[in-house]
Amino acid sequence: AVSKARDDATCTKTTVAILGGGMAGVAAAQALHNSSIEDFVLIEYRDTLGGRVAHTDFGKDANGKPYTVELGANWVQGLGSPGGPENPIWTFAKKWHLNNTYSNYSSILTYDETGFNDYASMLDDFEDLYDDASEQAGILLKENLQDQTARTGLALAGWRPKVDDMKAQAVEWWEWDWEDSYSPDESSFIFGAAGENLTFNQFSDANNYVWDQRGYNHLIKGEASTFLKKNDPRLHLNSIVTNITYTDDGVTIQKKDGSCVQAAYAVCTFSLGVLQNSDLTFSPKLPYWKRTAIEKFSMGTYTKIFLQFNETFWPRDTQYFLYADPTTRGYYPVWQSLSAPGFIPESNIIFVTVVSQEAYRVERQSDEETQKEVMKVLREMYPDKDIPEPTAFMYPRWSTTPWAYGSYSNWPPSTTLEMHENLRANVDRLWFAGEATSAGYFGFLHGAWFEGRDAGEQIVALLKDKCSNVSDTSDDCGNRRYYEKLSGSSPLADYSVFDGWPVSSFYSSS
Ligand SMILES: Cc1cc2nc3c(=O)[nH]c(=O)nc-3n(C[C@H](O)[C@H](O)[C@H](O)COP(=O)(O)OP(=O)(O)OC[C@H]3O[C@@H](n4cnc5c(N)ncnc54)[C@H](O)[C@@H]3O)c2cc1C
Repeated sequence: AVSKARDDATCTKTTVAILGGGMAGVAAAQALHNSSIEDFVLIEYRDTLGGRVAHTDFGKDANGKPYTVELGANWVQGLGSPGGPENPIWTFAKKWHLNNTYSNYSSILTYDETGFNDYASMLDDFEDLYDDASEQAGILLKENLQDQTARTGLALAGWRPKVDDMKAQAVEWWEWDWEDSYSPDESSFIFGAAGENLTFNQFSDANNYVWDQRGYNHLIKGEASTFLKKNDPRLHLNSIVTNITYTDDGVTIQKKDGSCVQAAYAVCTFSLGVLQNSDLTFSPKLPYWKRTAIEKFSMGTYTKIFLQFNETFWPRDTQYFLYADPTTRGYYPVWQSLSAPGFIPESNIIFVTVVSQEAYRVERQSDEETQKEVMKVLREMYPDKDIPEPTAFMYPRWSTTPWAYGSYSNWPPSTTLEMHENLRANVDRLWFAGEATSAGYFGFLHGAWFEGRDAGEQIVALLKDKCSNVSDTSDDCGNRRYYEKLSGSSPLADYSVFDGWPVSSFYSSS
């Protein structure tokens, strides 16, 4: 069946098929172009490039013109420091003159169900202890010690919020969940800390918020326009990939509309969420080690809920508002004002973010149900104001969006680099790239860019018959390293009475 598919005369033939037109796909195509490999196609589900860097119209200004708000990526995270490396996304943001403003995380007011309540000093408490925790995580990495949950790491450093201390829970949410879109209990200690360190200590600790009215993905479209002509036949928009057939001499891509593409190599940049879903099939089925890696890592959901009012009734000079709900952790916790100076003054837009279980819950609800909950919280935060209903209200449903199935990936507790190498490794001529395949920058847009470029360059090396330096075994030139089996730390012989394991664990249920 494989060779039949490959001999299908109706398939478009190409050297490299790039699957997905987000940051990674565009970076992969650019890497090919930079090495004068122009025989590629870029296949994208939607009618536009950009992927999870996606915006939409929202509300309207005084002239009735809608504003642009970002549904997906919003910040350039980690910019660069003099003499040090620069985040490539920051380089592009400058090149394409994207409007952006420094996010001042100290510009924050804290609230609970009674209104303003100053517990901002707890933010400093967390940050002091986090520094110690991060150092410990570094020791675990350096000495090859077992990973823990971030919860364990934080507790050992002295951060032990009581389950009913909702202010501490809100502070922790702001400091951890807001970035990882998972709680410390659900996150790797080593790789949570390492990821934070690599981005914010390597580039810079600044997060710049992009509010450009052309949309953040203007930079992705801009980069694509440097090598794709207008109506370039190599760009297949509105093309849904349903099956990928891979062998050691080529890849055939089946599209939903019945057409197909046959390529010598392919790079799949679909999100981890798409890989974890069954809309897309692989022939043959991906090997067990690959499927294990795909199921091992977590796909988070980060949902921004936008509201526009006819006035800015919240403090005008503050960027952030943190709300501690009395019973539910992560219940509409972080509010951001777009009316703040340097953003879109007079827009009267504020938005609130939820993640993980709260995001799934909200995404299952109707707009009306969610609006009711959100308005109740706002009225608790500002009991002295007479707050009208919003003039516009909107939020995306990332968890069920079929071309993303979530927002960005996270490393769960007890992860190893080897597990991740299996996510990143190619299978025959099929390569993988994207935010989730980045070991150091997973979750970030720059991670997607680095990974797209890497996969593109490695395929270039293979096409030019040069061994790229990705493998140290000469008989496996050019392939990425993977592990057929990953071992645990306790061989069966250790399961004895001396190890607190007095009986066999292999009882049959029958
Ligand atoms: C809500 C949210 C907030 C974020 N905030 C930030 C932030 O502030 N800063 C930051 O750096 N990063 C942020 N990110 C992460 C960032 O957006 C991603 O890391 C990055 O955009 C991923 O790029 P990618 O190319 O790996 O994947 P994608 O952008 O997902 O690109 C993959 C492409 O494949 C296409 N595709 C999927 N399935 C198919 C199919 N079957 N057939 C054809 N095409 C298909 C998709 O349409 C998509 O265009 C955020 C993401 C989200 C969702």
